[in-house]
Amino acid sequence: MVESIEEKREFIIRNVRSDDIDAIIKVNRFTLPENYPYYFFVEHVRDWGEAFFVAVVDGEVVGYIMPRIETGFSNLRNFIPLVRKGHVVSIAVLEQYRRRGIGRQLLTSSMQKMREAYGAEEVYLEVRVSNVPAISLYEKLGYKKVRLLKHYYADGEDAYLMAAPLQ
Ligand SMILES: CC(=O)SCCNC(=O)CCNC(=O)[C@H](O)C(C)(C)COP(=O)(O)OP(=O)(O)OC[C@H]1O[C@@H](n2cnc3c(N)ncnc32)[C@H](O)[C@@H]1OP(=O)(O)O
Ligand SMILES: [Zn+2]
Repeated sequence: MVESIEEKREFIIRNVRSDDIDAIIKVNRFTLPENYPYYFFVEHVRDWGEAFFVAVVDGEVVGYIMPRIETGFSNLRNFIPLVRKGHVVSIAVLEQYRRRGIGRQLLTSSMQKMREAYGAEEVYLEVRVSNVPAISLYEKLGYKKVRLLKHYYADGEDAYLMAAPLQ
C-alpha cells in the first residue's frame, strides 16, 4: 500500500502590499467569474489597505480578501442614521488550499480592521445563492441573509445580500 504523507504547509495572513496585485489578480481569475480591471485592485489597496489581507504559503499568495468601506443605510437596523459599512468586495482561496481555515482567518482579520481602522459598525457582501461553501463560512462568522438580489450576476444568477454586526 502506498501511503501519501502530504503535509499541509502552514499559511500566514498579512496585510496586502502593492507588489501583491499581480498575484491577487491571478487568484481572482482562477477562482471567480467576477473579475476587475487592474486599477480597481490598485485603488482598493491604496484606500482600504489596512483591511485588505493576503494568505501566503511558501512565499506564494494563495488567497485574498479585498474590502472597501462605505457610508449608507444599515442592512441590520431600521430607522437609524447612516452607518459606516464594511463591504467584502471579493474573497477567494486557491482550490488546493481550501478547508484549512484560510478563508475564515482572512475574513476575521478584515472584519476586525474594518472596525478598528475605519470605524465600520457592520459588514455586508453579496454571494451567489448556489455558493454553499462561501455561505457556510459567512454564517459561521455571524452573517445573516438579509435580502435576495434577483439576477444580480451577469449570468442571471441571484445573490443573497448577507450582513453581520462588527463588535
Ligand atoms: C463576497 C464574495 O467574494 S462571494 C465569493 C466567495 N469566493 C468564492 O466563492 C471563491 C471560491 N471559493 C473559495 O475561495 C473558498 O471556498 C472560500 C473563500 C469561500 C472559503 O475558503 P476556505 O479557506 O476553504 O474556508 P475555511 O477553510 O476557512 O472554512 C471555514 C468554514 O467555512 C465552511 N466551509 C468552507 N468550505 C465549505 C464547503 N465546501 N462546504 C461546506 N462548508 C464549507 C465550513 O464551516 C468551514 O469550517 P470547517 O472546515 O471547520 O468545517
Ligand atoms: Zn459587493
